[in-house]
Amino acid sequence: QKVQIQPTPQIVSQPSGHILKPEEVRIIGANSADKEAVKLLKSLFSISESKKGFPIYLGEKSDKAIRKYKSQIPNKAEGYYLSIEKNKIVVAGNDERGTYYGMQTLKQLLVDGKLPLLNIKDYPDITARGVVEGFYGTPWNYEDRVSQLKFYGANKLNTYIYGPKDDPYHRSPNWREPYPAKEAKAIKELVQVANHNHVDFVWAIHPGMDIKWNTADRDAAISKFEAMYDLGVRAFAVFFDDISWEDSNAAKQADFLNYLDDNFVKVKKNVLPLILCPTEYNKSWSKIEKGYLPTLGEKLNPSIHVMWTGDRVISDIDRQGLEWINQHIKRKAYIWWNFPVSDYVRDHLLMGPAYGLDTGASDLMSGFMSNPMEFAEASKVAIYSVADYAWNIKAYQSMEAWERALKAVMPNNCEMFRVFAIHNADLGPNGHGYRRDESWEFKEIAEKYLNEVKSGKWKVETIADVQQEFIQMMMSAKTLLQSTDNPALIDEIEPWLLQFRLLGESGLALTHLQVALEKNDKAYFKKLYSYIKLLKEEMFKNSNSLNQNPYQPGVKTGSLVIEPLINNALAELSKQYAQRYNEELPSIANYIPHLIYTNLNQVENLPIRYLHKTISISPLLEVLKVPANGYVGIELVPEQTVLHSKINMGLDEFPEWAKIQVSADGDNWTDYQGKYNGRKEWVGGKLEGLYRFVRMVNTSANEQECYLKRFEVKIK
Ligand SMILES: CC(=O)N[C@H]1CNC[C@@H](O)[C@@H](O)[C@@H]1O
Ligand SMILES: [Ca+2]
Repeated sequence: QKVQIQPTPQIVSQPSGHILKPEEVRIIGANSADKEAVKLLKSLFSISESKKGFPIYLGEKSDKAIRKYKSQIPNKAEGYYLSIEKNKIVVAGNDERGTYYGMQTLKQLLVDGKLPLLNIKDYPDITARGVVEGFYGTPWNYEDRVSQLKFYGANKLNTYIYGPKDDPYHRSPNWREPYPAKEAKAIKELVQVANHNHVDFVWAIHPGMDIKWNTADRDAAISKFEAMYDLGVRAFAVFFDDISWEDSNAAKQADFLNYLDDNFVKVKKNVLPLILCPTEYNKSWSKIEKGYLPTLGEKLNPSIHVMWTGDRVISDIDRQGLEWINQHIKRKAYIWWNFPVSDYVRDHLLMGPAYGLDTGASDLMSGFMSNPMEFAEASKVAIYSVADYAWNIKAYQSMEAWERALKAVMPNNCEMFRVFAIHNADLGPNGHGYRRDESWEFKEIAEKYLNEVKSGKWKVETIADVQQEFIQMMMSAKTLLQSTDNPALIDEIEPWLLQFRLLGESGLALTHLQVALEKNDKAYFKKLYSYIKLLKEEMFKNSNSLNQNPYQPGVKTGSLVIEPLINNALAELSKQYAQRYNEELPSIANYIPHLIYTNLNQVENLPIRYLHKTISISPLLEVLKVPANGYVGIELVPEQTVLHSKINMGLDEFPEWAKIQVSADGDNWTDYQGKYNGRKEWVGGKLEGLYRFVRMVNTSANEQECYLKRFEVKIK
């Protein structure tokens, strides 16, 4: 039988039987082996003081105890040789971390008091593997981070980069200031937890919003690094992402990094190589002829890593893209993979497989970090898969890893968790145009069902299939809401579980509309219809009371297949009702007629929200580049009376290159008079007459930049 080890090892022999877990073991090499490995071993077996215990040889290739097995150990960083034999076990690391990982594997193989007889030669493909806590939104809390670090140790991830955008001591305004005592203590403890799990704790600084290229700020960075060093931090990063392009001077950034490298990292000796996140961190933003990336490639000290998100901000990672970037930065890219981060689609959870990763790219990356969701436990599904990919790239199978990830995160309810995860994977329309598959096992039934509803010739077995999916959604939500094997996870996803249950329930009620038509029972149809209306009202209430963030508030679930199926079938069945009984029912399928109005491809996919007569554009986190005559706004369908508008471009005063304009026909534009409200927001009042378009346009002759933090129009 094949043993299952996470991450998938490089070389495993076929098991030849098994042994029972030894009653008592004797550790040979306990005094010279990696401390954490010894601790882990002692947690798994009872140790006999006398000579008679079952021998376990533990240590690194330089240790005497392991000398006999040295030639078996892969000559690779963090590699190990593990052999489980009838009369001994050998756990031999190429280095301390390798021994620790060998023990993690041994722990996984000890199942039901038995151990398979086999040997393994294993090592990671990518040197740095882990997570960059680099999202906008509520930073993870202390407990989240402790749980993450333990999870990384168990999954052979060796790097955690601390860089939460909304930590004021990481970014603005306090990157120069030391942490207050409480936060400093927490970081000090987290570094210790990281060390116990063989995870490198990398502290990132994000000075780009207001750095000055002078000695004061250069030394401010050094003294902040010194303060973090005193807390135990031995690895550092500098992020220059999402800043205005004026400060994205590659030569200045390179000088700044080299200065930190020469005057801090190299001086300290026991500090890992610096990591830079460049301003031009994806291919779609780079203009090689302008020289930003080549300058970094030329000037940056060779030991400094350069992060990269791929061909776009949110992007698949493939060989071709990696070869492209590596040639310009003259080193192997250190990947910042923006998945499962959801800070640009905060009403969605990304619980699906981690795919779009090239299994032929193991020689082209120096690091692979996942940028996760603000929901730490929920992110573990994707992080588990990333651990499998980064350790053994050629063997990676995203779907298979996903199945194991679900079990790892929800061991006692993984089938119910799978029902939830498979229907909560896509992001919905978003500014990055990045989508994920969802409900892929139900799509065919959904299609068949809708066609039968439309034709009016439905089959019982199709209805049964659909009812089974809907009732499983309800079972999944209820079971998970009452589960106890991962309360932190349930806490995070509760809003989506509540919504998921209601969606399943509305689907089930929908199928009974067909029963009502079959029985020609008009009254029953109407009762069901108003019941579905009640369910939708409760979902609407959830979406306007739960997960209320300023970007994409609300709770979306099953948005790719399930929700549209229910809305389309509902519209169809109420049409059939109207035809049969010559009576229109009020429409309850929720959709938004208003549209985004822009000629900028960076924002053409941004979704529009409509709530309480306010139409708004889903905000963009990154810098928006607006060429001459570029515009972004809202198209009101049909034209409306505008009561007031609010636009936040993230600038201290209203830029002279911009104009806010309205139009009824898209050709004739009139200026929309407004003023700044002192919170970087332009506000405009009530307009006489009906308008279809409200836009911000760059009336200057040059490309400009701003942010798109808010763009909303309130109508009558
Ligand atoms: C390098 C990078 O992606 N930076 C930003 C901007 N791009 C993606 C966003 O969703 C953020 O999470 C992220 O921190
Ligand atoms: Ca040793």
